[in-house]
Formats: sequence, structure tokens, C-alpha cells
Amino acid sequence: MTAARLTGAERQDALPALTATGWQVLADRDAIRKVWKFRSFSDAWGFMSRVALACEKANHHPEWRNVYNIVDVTLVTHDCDGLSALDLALAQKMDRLAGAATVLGPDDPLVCACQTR
Ligand SMILES: C[C@H](O)[C@H](O)[C@H]1CNC2=NC(N)=NC(=O)C2=N1
Repeated sequence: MTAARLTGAERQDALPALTATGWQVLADRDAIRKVWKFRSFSDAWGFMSRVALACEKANHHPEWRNVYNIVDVTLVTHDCDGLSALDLALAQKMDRLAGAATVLGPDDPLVCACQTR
């Protein structure tokens, strides 16, 4: 799998299936983003731990932020400063590992469980 920027055709083939699961194609950079809300910090951290092992195996890593039970992920390939097949593969892997966690949309407030008490 290469770190070359995806072509237009490759994007047309691959991105609809990802946006259908809640991945957002960013406007301000050639990257995709997804935000999950887990039941607890432990579930969020467990997800991140499993993803981290997969990332090390693939040598491809997310840009991500965790606030308690929220995990905010952006995928981009730094080597080509844009989306590559590596990002598509990692996105699919993360979707499998996230299981039944709630997916937040671009307009949903990023409010963690601490802030909803
Ligand atoms: C040196 C190391 O192989 C490279 O820096 C890898 C590590 N993980 C990476 N992750 C991402 N998202 N993009 C990269 O270009 C990248 N490169």
C-alpha cells in the first residue's frame, strides 16, 4: 500500500462508503475526520489502545484527541500531505474496532460525559 495521494477516481470509489459511516471529508485540508462517543473513558481508551496496535503494525498513525469518552480522529498521510490508501485502510479498521460506539456528526456538540451531569 503506498503513501501516494489518492486520485480523483480513487476518492470517488472509496469515500462514499466512509462518509456513509460518519467520516467527514474536511474542507480546509485533504483529510477525513470522525468523532466517536463511547460509554466511558475506559471504552474510549480501550478503542485507542486497539487502534494504536494496528497503527504500529501498519506504520500509519492518526491525529486524534481524547476528552474522557470522546475520541476525535483526523486521518491524513503526512508523507504526501493528503489522503492516501493508508488512510482509507485505517478508517475501515477504526470503524471495525469502534463497534457500537455513537458517531457524532459535524454539527453535534463535542460534549463528554463529564459535562452532561
Ligand atoms: C518514519 C515513519 O515511518 C513515518 O513517519 C510514518 C509514521 N506514521 C505516519 N502516519 C501518518 N498519518 N502519516 C505518515 O506519513 C506517517 N509516516
